[in-house]
Amino acid sequence: MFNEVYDVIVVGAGHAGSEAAAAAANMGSKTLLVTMNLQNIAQMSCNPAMGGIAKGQIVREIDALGGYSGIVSDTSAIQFKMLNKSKGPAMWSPRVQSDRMRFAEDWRMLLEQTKNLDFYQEMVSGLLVEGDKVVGVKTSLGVEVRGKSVVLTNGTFLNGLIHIGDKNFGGGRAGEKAATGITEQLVDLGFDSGRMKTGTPPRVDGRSLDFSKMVEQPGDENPEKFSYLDVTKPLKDQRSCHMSYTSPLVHDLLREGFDRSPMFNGRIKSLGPRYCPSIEDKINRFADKDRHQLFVEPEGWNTVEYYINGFSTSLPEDVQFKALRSVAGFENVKFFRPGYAIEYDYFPPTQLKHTLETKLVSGLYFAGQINGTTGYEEAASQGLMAGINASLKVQENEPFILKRDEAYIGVLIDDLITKGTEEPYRMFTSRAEYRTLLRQDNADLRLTPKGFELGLASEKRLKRMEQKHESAKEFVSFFENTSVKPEEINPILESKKSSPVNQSGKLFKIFARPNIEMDDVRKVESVEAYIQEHNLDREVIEQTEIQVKYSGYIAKEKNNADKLSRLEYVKIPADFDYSKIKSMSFEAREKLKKIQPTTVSQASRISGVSPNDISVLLVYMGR
Ligand SMILES: Cc1cc2nc3c(=O)[nH]c(=O)nc-3n(C[C@H](O)[C@H](O)[C@H](O)COP(=O)(O)OP(=O)(O)OC[C@H]3O[C@@H](n4cnc5c(N)ncnc54)[C@H](O)[C@@H]3O)c2cc1C
Repeated sequence: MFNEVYDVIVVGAGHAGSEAAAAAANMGSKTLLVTMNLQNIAQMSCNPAMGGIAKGQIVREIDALGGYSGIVSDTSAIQFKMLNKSKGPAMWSPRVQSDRMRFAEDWRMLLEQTKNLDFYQEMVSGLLVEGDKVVGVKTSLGVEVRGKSVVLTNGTFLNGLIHIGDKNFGGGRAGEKAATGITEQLVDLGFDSGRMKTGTPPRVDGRSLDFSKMVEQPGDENPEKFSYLDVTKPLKDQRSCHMSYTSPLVHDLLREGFDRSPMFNGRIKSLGPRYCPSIEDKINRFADKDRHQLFVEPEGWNTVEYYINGFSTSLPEDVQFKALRSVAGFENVKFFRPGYAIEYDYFPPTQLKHTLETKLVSGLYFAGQINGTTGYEEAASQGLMAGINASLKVQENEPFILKRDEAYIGVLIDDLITKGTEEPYRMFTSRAEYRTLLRQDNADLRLTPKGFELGLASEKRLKRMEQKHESAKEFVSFFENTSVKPEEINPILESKKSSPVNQSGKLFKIFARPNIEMDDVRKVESVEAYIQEHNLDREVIEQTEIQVKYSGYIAKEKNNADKLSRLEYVKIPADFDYSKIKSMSFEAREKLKKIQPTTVSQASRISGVSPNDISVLLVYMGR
């Protein structure tokens, strides 16, 4: 049936698989996307939203490199918010509420328009492996497809087990069957596997809710968008979310089901995401809190279905129902479906190289939840990187690796493969030591040239980025070179309670003051005239503001990154024998042998490897 040998076979069309397939195909590799159900491409298994803190930066990075997640997030958005706007720009994080059905549909349309990409609906039940090399996949119907590389993106489907109260049954997601066969074969091949769990809240009928008892949460007054490309314009209309709270009564009703909770009666043994706990976990762990926030999120433009963010649970459905009916606005709630938890297999990611290729089997890549991560954005970015690297390997090109000071994606992959993870890993801004450099506003500057070189980002995308940054640079030099007189600036400074000046001075210095913003300096005639004359758009104005106000921090962080990256160039040979270095601690030797870092810098980030071990290693390597 399949006569050809594919360059890249992607297994699973979730967020990771969809990006992997798009990247490989767009880089010219003959690609096949095999997935269990073609109706569920890029299905949002949990919340109908993309982005958020640190995750929004990742979506922008994917977009800057030429991936599709940013575009689809825009075309399917029903609300946009820039989170953390009151903090410094390193913390600003875009987030959209999504139309769940449109998100999946738009993804599928984009993939169908992608050249070099074939589709096949079936469950992959095993890999074809010859020696230490993957050569294809086989499906549960016995179809064999040959491929030069395979990217596994099985998400929560590997031996997935769904729990609701004291019931449990096999499944990869509500209404979809689990995938079997792959874990067992990989373990036979020598891989370590583990179990993790995650959960989701009930979905309810909006017609049964009383929104007048809740607090409205509208989108931004001036919404932005994710993609740097002008595929869509920012939203004109938006749908609001609403907020309500649990209460001591709700908590008591939930506690009534604790004896039937798989979380508490030992049936669920694996670890879930610590930062996204279930409601039963929250009332158990934070027993002194008498209420928890619930966000009532619409699932799309035209549907009456709502997602109850903050009420993730695997308690019995009757307990979920009774407790939710005691929440203000939910007195008459009707369920579309109850919440549930799912346990699934994952593979500790220390078994991977920076390219996401496995160390054990050549040509085999893992991306997404299979690597112990959680979240669409984390999955999509790994998919993109695995698709790129699978393609590069087949084309016999150098691998593509992003460093920690270049992208959140670089931090994510380096954390996974160097430190591993024992609980579902999600991205936070605090994981990035260079977060002032890795902002959502400059992802294009950081990554689009790389995306263009890879053949992923179009020339149009590159030109747009160059123009934006050139305009911002010129506007910054305008501030550096233009003076303002006391009589013009002092009334503005006084209105902001900033000390007045006695003599004319450069605008840059005044703009750099902590409480002076672009809106203030725009009151200076020459500034507004410059903006009008050069027809500057919001992106350029924002970029200029960040560069002026944070120039000191940015320069300092860049300097630190440059200093530390010197160790990044000290390569460790693949066959390096750590057992010879007796003066290194036993734990460090064992960890280094297992993880096989490629540089001294990576070795220094492995937990259990001390600065002293690194000094010994450097001495041993003649440095
Ligand atoms: C119940 C639940 C709750 C969740 N809660 C959260 C949360 O609170 N916060 C959060 O950030 N994330 C949550 N997630 C996780 C989020 O959905 C995932 O992180 C994200 O979807 C992972 O993307 P992925 O591409 O790795 O896998 P998935 O989106 O799971 O996609 C996997 C794809 O692979 C296909 N597939 C699997 N095995 C095979 C096979 N053998 N052959 C062919 N096709 C196959 C599947 O059909 C599916 O299309 C939750 C997921 C679930 C199911």
